[in-house]
Amino acid sequence: MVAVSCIEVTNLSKSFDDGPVLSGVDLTVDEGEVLAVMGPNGVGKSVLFTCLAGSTHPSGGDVTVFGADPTDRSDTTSFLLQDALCSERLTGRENVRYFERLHPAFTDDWQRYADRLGLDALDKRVEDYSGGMTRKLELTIALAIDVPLYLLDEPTAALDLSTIQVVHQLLREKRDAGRTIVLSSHQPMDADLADRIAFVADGRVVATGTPETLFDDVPTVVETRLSNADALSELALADEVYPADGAVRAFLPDADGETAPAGVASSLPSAVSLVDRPTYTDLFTYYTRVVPTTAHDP
Ligand SMILES: Nc1ncnc2c1ncn2[C@@H]1O[C@H](COP(=O)(O)OP(=O)(O)OP(=O)(O)O)[C@@H](O)[C@H]1O
Repeated sequence: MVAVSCIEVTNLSKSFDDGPVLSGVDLTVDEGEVLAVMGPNGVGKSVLFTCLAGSTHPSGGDVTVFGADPTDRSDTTSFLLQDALCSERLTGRENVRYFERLHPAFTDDWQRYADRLGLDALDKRVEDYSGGMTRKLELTIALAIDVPLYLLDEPTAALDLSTIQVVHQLLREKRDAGRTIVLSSHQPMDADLADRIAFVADGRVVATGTPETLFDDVPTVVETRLSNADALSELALADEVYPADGAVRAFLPDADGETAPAGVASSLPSAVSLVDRPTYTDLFTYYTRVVPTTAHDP
């Protein structure tokens, strides 16, 4: 089946008074996929989402959503952005009623979403909600709007692990119904939901791919005890030595950038061992700290 794109971002840049945040972002999102945008704190993920939502005007480049300028796309797009969706002075139910009146695509499904997410304090003011309760209300509202595209900036932040699983189930149901979902996250669990991940670093998208292909392109990982970190410094690709699971790790600079040369284990210093399979920490570190500093383009 030929993929049809619903978001096209070309050479997008965004600067504020204190300098550029995004520069040269290229990104395509296909209809019906779940794309997870991941990257370090402060790298510009939320700024990118507001450009996709049309609420921030880019300094340069092009963004189209379903072939048009993203401004005023309430007919196609539901947002959960970092600037609060809900009014703190209103109760949860009053916020729901507000969006019900405001948004032509708002559906009665909100009650089902509130139930599934375990949101049971609808008659309390939002200013008295916990962070997780507020996120559940925002998700209830964002998902109750029945549109082709959902832009969800950190939808699972502040949620407990069981609720994250419920959110994943709800988002899978949306995808199965043909909807497109773009979410940002710091949670490895959210990467499991994604059809593709886009890593943002250095103000641009440095890698995109399915979780499988991105994992396949991670070079060989080695580790040692913290007290022995110097032994890794001499081997490390791009001098990157990073903490992981109580040890320190590094990537080996392989000849072809993909697989460890045969017999590499026997040539390692005695306190350094090969890691069988990279974890999400390795994946994240590779794409956000090593790839931007090397010519290697996965
Ligand atoms: N309106 C604004 N005016 C000036 N600077 C801004 C504005 N909005 C964002 N920034 C800056 O842009 C940079 C990127 O912020 P952004 O919130 O997009 O990061 P992020 O990748 O979403 O971070 P996190 O993972 O911590 O949520 C930060 O340095 C932030 O201070």
